[in-house]
Amino acid sequence: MRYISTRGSAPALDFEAVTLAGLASDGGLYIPEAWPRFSADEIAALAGLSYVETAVRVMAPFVGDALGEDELRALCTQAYGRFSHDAVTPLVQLDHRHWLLELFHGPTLAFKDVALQLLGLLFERFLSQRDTHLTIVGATSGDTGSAAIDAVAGRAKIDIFMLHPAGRVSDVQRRQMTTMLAPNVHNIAIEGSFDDAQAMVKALFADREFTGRFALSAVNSINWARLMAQVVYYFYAGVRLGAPGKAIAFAVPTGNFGDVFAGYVAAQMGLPVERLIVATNVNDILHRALSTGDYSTGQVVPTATPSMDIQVSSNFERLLFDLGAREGSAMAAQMQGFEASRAMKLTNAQREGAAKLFASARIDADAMSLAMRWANERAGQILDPHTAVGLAAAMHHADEIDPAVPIVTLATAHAGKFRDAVERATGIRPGLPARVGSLFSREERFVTLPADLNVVKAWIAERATPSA
Ligand SMILES: Cc1ncc(COP(=O)(O)O)c(C=O)c1O
Ligand SMILES: N[C@@H](CCOP(=O)(O)O)C(=O)O
Repeated sequence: MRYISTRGSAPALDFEAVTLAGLASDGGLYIPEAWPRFSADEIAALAGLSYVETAVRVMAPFVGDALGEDELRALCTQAYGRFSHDAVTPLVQLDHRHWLLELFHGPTLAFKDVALQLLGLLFERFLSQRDTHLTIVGATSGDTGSAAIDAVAGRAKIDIFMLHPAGRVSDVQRRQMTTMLAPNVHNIAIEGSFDDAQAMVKALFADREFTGRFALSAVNSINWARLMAQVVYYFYAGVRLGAPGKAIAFAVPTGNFGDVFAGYVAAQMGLPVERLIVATNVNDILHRALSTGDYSTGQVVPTATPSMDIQVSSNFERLLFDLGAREGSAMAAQMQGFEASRAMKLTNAQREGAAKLFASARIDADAMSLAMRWANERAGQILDPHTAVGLAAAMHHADEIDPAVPIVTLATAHAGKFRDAVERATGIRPGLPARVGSLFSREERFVTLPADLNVVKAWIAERATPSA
């Protein structure tokens, strides 16, 4: 499998190189040259397989010959062996239509573990054959950071520098990052928003002098391998609910558009996906883009769903590229226009293409709280606020979807990560599973820096290990 950049001028890479590279050198994102396609029989054959076997079959076409099938299986067995549920991503039924796909049974209690536990092992495997030291630079609104740090802490040949918006992540999210004291872990609280942090990460990847000194890689969903691993659970849930004979709709709480783009990939591979419902909070750029074609940023508003307090959604570029006939130079021009003005209009082809599969909804705090209370009263489920945004969007669109189609909301985090917000909405204070350990008695270590690229760059350069 070859991977090409959405902006058309970076070299095409194979799976190993694309995993280690993260962002393309022309500022674009890597995407497979063509989507692999499963026949109905191949999808039917996934029924009854374990999560690990499903993962091997779904990911094999993307991995190509970078790993043998047995080696891929061994890495998946190790990665998903750390999950606390045998099914890894179990389905829970809420009522006759609505289901939850629980993605939070990994070590750090959010869906990010599904991809990052594997990515940590892929990094280690690929680095074992190279004389290279990897410098991971990432931005987090709370969950990617803890999952990535857990996945790479203490690994030889890797340093991780993780930027989070100071004061805008939950106390559990922050402590999951800052109490990891391995010498290769560096936490930076940025005096700004997640978007500021993400922009700095992308600027470092674009800085020739910096990338000449350090081998940078990404753990955010700009890294293709993140999305590849997330495609698996769409197939895993889909076949359990009747695919390929039956179509499924998915509602996805969305920020950086990675998780829902993985659903789009599953649909391109042949999974019968009836609808992908993009659920945003009041930071609603994606809802505006999908419903009106207007992709323009505003101020980021802090909400009870901090992991979705994002305006600039990295993976939207992958969708626009795929819907816009995959023309790299046109995509580069469109994105450069957006980067200059912080606004762009979707083309007709992009709007019409998106409308075939996507619906969207903007969910405010009241609708989120209502969904939380409904799930608790109706099905005894305590939802995290992000999942509740997803469920509220699922309910908003349910009447437009054939009643025979099950609607699956992706449950992206454990409620215990957002205890204060859940308590405010429902009066119930969720506990934390024992596997997170003594989070509140451990020492924290992080530095606070201004949202100034030069300051952040200098701080990282002083501590990072040159590539070779
Ligand atoms: C709990 C939770 N839900 C939803 C999202 C949004 O996912 P994505 O950025 O892939 O759209 C995030 C952050 O990414 C998250 O941490
Ligand atoms: N919500 C995310 C933001 C980063 O998203 P990613 O999927 O691109 O890593 C977080 O929790 O950090």
